[in-house]
Amino acid sequence: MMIPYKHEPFTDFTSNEHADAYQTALKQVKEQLGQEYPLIINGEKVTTEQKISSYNPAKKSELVGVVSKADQELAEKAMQAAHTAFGEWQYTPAEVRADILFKAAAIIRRRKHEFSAWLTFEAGKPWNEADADTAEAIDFLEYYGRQMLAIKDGQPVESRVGEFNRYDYIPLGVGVIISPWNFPFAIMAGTTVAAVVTGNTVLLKPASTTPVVAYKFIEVLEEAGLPAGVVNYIPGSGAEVGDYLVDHKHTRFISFTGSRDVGLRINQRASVVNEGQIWIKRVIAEMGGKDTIVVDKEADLELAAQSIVKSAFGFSGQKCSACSRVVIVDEVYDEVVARVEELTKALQVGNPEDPTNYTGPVIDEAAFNKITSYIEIGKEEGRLIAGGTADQSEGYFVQPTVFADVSPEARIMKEEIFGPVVAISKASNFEEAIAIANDTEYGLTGAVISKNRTNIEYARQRFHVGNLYFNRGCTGAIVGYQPFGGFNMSGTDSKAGGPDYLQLHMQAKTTSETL
Ligand SMILES: NC(=O)c1ccc[n+]([C@@H]2O[C@H](COP(=O)([O-])OP(=O)(O)OC[C@H]3O[C@@H](n4cnc5c(N)ncnc54)[C@H](O)[C@@H]3O)[C@@H](O)[C@H]2O)c1
Ligand SMILES: N[C@@H](CCC=O)C(=O)O
Repeated sequence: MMIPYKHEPFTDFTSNEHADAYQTALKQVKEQLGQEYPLIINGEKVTTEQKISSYNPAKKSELVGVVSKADQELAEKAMQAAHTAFGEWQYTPAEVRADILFKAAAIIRRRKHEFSAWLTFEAGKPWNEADADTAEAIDFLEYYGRQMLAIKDGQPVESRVGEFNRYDYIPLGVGVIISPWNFPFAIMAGTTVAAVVTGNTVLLKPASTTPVVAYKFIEVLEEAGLPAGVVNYIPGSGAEVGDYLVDHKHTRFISFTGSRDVGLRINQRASVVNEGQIWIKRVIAEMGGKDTIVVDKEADLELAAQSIVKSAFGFSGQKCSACSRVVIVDEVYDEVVARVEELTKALQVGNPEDPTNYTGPVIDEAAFNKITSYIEIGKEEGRLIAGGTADQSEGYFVQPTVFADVSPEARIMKEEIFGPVVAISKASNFEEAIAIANDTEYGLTGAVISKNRTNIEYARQRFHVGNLYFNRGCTGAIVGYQPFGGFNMSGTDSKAGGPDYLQLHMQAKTTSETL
């Protein structure tokens, strides 16, 4: 019998045994850096002249890997492969599809630190962040496998005497999976396997900064028994390959995770019916955030400060869920700000291979430039109380930065920075704090630190975000526990890791037989 789903536990790196195992994995992966990886189309390795080079953001000169780069011709080949593979895969029993996910989860679990070490090198993730990313990838495999088994016979419907009615879910067709670099394992793997376990075939276009870990995952799927053509691995330029595939007449759905602007572009292009296309394309788009922690006057203020700092600076604030705005009620404002300043100044920045560094690099030069330009804007808009400096001589390092006394209308309170920068505003009361928190076009995560039950219930109804947390930080949703997705410009609220997610990759079919 299948054991019930439970999330993969995080590794306790205070144990010498686990810390030693991670050091060993780092050493092993370091020896493999700089290798070349092909595209995988219809199970075949395809090497191209054009390449994508993936560098360690903590050590700019360190080549993590060189990956072949798909152009439109190869994207077309991959599309044909996925289209053909769909013919068989859609009828492969759900149990067989789910078993491949369970097998893949087992393989990754056995190689857990190795995968996390790749994330440390390729995405600049500190140990605990890399470990959480790998754990989440395992969770998606285990959870979606079980969800598929739960819905494989559809949903019950009524039948009258003399008829037999059924309501089943069938797959959609070929999907294009476009994933971001910030959860290069969990989101890439989760969005891919949700599509595949439901009977679809896919083209996976990972982010160009983190293609190596995606290749490693494709190897696992192959080892787990996934037939050729079901997942085709085609890293490439978003503008060239991305647009081509989004527009393609055979594309039935697009599962995108990334920025607001790219998500809107995909949504718009997907709405155009191209020649030969016989369906309305479905778009799953999970986009950006401008996420707020609200601190009430009746609150555990130490918990508030700890939650702010962890949510703002974990993985250098490069999470769609990261706390980039804080709103504190007047009476406790000075005390919380002072403690946030103290905690932030104590954070150690540096190469995440060294576990004493809490904050690693940001992903690349473009991110470094964007974040540092927002820091300059912040100096005009608020009172800099911590950080404010950056150094890209060796890697892309930005000091955790806090601006206090920021107007709710300021740009750093409105625009997604996607780096270790947090802006703090003061509110005269709790209702005003929630109104400020809601005054954004995004609606992804939020948290309220309060001991006041009336205020908690007020926020539960009025704080308009897809993931709302009480008395904790606003990052770290767990698959199957806190289904994840946001409102408004944060996307289509698909709720990854939730009970309705798989159905987004399927269509319901009613059959009625007269007996
Ligand atoms: N809501 C969520 O669940 C979630 C999760 C992670 C990240 N994000 C968001 O993602 C962003 C950071 O990730 P990013 O920098 O990789 O985002 P991005 O939008 O720049 O890129 C995401 C993916 O889209 C591809 N792409 C770029 N242009 C394209 C085009 N024209 N057509 C098709 N694909 C194209 C990229 O190559 C990449 O694979 C942030 O805004 C963050 O908030 C959201
Ligand atoms: N699911 C992650 C965020 C994913 C986006 O970057 C969290 O809940 O922190």
